[in-house]
Amino acid sequence: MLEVRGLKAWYGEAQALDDVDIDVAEGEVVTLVGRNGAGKTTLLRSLIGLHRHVAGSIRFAGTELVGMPAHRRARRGLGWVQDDRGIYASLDVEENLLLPPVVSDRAWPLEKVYDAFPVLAERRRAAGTTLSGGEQQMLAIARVLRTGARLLLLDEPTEGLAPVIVQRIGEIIREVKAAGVTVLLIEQNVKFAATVADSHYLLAQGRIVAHLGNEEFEARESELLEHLGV
Ligand SMILES: Nc1ncnc2c1ncn2[C@@H]1O[C@H](COP(=O)(O)OP(=O)(O)OP(=O)(O)O)[C@@H](O)[C@H]1O
Repeated sequence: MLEVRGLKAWYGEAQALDDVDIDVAEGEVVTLVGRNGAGKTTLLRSLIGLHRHVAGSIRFAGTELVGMPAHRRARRGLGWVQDDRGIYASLDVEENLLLPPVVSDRAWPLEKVYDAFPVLAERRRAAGTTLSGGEQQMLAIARVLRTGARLLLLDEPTEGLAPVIVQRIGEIIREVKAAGVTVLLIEQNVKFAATVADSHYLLAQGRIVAHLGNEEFEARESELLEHLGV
């Protein structure tokens, strides 16, 4: 579904990504793991079209994305869940959910969203920012599913959340996968990544240094923690 080939990215003269190749098949959950500054956010922003100083190829469902503006990539089904969650304080939960335009016939109707996230149904009239961090993360994910996105791009969804909420986010990602949505997720939490993903790309200094299936990733967890500092 997503094929990245020879992707390079720059900030001015400084190169942040070099020759990145990534494949994500339909229905898979794939993580991108690496320490601070490795280039994870740059890669995600390059995929969604917010970072435009790039070279190489990003094919999504057969279409080349490089050169295409971000809003058109969103309409093709790239669903970005922002790391700051992007919840509007002045809108309630339901208004936040209904804000982005529907992009495809895979769009989740509100009833389906509320079935999957009962806590959002309970709090449908609550102002966005009165939600806890975990609830805001759920709202951000639910909002993208409601648009009908085919590929969910998550930027550190567990950052700053309590362990019990991290567990819930893991369940949500597994539910999203079961619903047939493909997921690419940036994650620094190696233990969490191993509970949700089929495979993992390790990024160091702007390059992919390994692509591991989840079994190997789990087996090498302590080594990865030590060498990657993640
Ligand atoms: N706006 C910017 N201007 C210049 N250099 C930048 C900018 N943003 C990131 N960089 C550089 O690009 C490289 C990759 O940064 P990036 O933010 O993609 O890493 P990351 O893996 O997402 O790290 P983090 O987990 O800290 O967000 C780093 O060397 C960083 O200093």
